[in-house]
Amino acid sequence: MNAVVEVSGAHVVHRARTGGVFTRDRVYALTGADLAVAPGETVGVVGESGCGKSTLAKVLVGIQRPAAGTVTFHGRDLWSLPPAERRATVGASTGMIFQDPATALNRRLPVRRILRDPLDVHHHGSKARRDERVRELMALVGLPRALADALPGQLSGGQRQRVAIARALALDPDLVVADEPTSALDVSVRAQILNLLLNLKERLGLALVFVSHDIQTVRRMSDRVITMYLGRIVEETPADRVTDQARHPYTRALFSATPGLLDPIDPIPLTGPVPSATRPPSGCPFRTRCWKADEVCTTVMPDFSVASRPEHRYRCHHPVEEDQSTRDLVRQSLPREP
Ligand SMILES: Nc1ncnc2c1ncn2[C@@H]1O[C@H](COP(=O)(O)OP(=O)(O)OP(=O)(O)O)[C@@H](O)[C@H]1O
Repeated sequence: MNAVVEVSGAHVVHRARTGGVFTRDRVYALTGADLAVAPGETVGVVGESGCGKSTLAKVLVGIQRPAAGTVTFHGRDLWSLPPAERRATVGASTGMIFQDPATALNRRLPVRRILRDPLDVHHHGSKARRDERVRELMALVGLPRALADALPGQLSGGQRQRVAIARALALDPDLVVADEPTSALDVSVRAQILNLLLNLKERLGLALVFVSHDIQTVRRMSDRVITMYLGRIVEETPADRVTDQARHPYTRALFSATPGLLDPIDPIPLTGPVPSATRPPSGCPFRTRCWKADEVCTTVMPDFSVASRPEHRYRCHHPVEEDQSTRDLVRQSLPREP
């Protein structure tokens, strides 16, 4: 694959904080992540809160430097480039859309300046061309020209997210990473923003990485779904198989809990909370909540195995059979009588 971006063996470790104060503990936010994104594809990233989705997103767009591993843009190793070249490479190739446009946009700047900013920083064409580009960008995301002088505070949530999308597209990137782009919006405008993203992706041929808690939306929007658990990528599944052919028990559990199935089932119950990212369990990180876990899961971290389709990979010692129904799994996973 001629990837737009490729992350290989990436680790991100933070100092842990308690009540805003740093402690001696380490948070293993991302461990050994490998991911390549092809031109034009949509990759969805799912997993419970704190599993490292945003960290992976930041690594993909060069905001977060991994402590180990590489990030390659069109074959160039990002973190071995001189800083100016790195910034230019990231600026020209990627755009990021954050969860809350109210905090992601500078509230003192009018829309026109917010959109001009990346063009000025990266010396994009003449001044006249930059003005023209601002007008193009506003049209691209469906913002009326009359809003060019409005401040973010004078816009609706949906309009603000349109500004954030336009800013991410300013330098004509080939990769856009959207981290929960609709979760801060009213339900009524979520679909509009998702449709806009899909529409722009098609028109501009973008690769899109889409991080969300909204499992159904991820399944609908993506070509491929990445499941994360406690800082690790545990499965990569073609989106059309993720609901009922995923091999990792955790992916099946996540997708069993989605509303809107034609024939709804009770979700697979997961016992207990997600373990702390400062003290991940030995062996497979999911084993403390997995109904299939045994001795080997306690000691050995499973390598990736390939399913019947080569683009489907999972890390599990006791994978679910591809043809096993999720309904059947619900029965198996129910706690046994003592
Ligand atoms: N700057 C930081 N300093 C310390 N710990 C951090 C920092 N950023 C993230 N973490 C921790 O790293 C882990 C992964 O965080 P991350 O934000 O990537 O998860 P997430 O899956 O995006 O969560 P959510 O869905 O809640 O946004 C979490 O345990 C989080 O508390």
